[in-house]
Amino acid sequence: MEVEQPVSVDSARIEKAVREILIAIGEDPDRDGLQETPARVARAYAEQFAGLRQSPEDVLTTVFDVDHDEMVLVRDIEVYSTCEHHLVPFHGVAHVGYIPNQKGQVTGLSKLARLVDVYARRPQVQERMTSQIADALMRVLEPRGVIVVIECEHLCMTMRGVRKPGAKTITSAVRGDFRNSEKTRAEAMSLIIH
Ligand SMILES: Nc1nc2c(ncn2[C@@H]2O[C@H](COP(=O)(O)OP(=O)(O)OP(=O)(O)O)[C@@H](O)[C@H]2O)c(=O)[nH]1
Ligand SMILES: [Zn+2]
Repeated sequence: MEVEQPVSVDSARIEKAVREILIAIGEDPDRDGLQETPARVARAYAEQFAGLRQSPEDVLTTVFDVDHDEMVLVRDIEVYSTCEHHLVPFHGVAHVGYIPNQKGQVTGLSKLARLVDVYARRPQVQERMTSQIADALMRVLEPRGVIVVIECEHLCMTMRGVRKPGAKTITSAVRGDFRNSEKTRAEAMSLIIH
């Protein structure tokens, strides 16, 4: 079911809720340093969760024909997302590659990084973010295949809970030629892991 998307975040509601959280943890929301915090959090959340109000079509705008129907891969795209379980950040890098269709239709390189942000700027789990990026690229660009590999450190695993700094979670999603051909997948992986 398609969830209706808000035009923007409800800042007043966030501010009220953050004030409540500050009281609940035993802080004084009216002390000097905290007075502006609920409003700051509302502004931060508007940015951090902006992807909820964006679709892949909003960013994969430029599609042009070039005489190239082999692999295009953008490696080491920085990712900042928010773990939907604890609302703390997870961050790392994404590698996004595709093989253009026979018409040689490619998108602007920056658009791949923008696509990552559309899905990163939401409450997320890494696995879902990885497949959403792959599926969106398949749908909009209709390439022969897509590979997405994401490596992140989850602050919910490092600053709290199990406390394992340095642990990296690696997820991948392969579609089309990358799924069907071990050779194609291996070629992409050799470019990603170097
Ligand atoms: N699969 C997956 N798990 C995640 C992701 N981000 C956080 N988690 C995990 O979500 C789980 C939530 O577990 P719970 O037992 O419900 O919550 P918790 O008591 O706070 O768990 P701990 O983190 O182990 O203290 C934890 O194991 C987290 O490490 C993610 O992107 N993907
Ligand atoms: Zn978490």
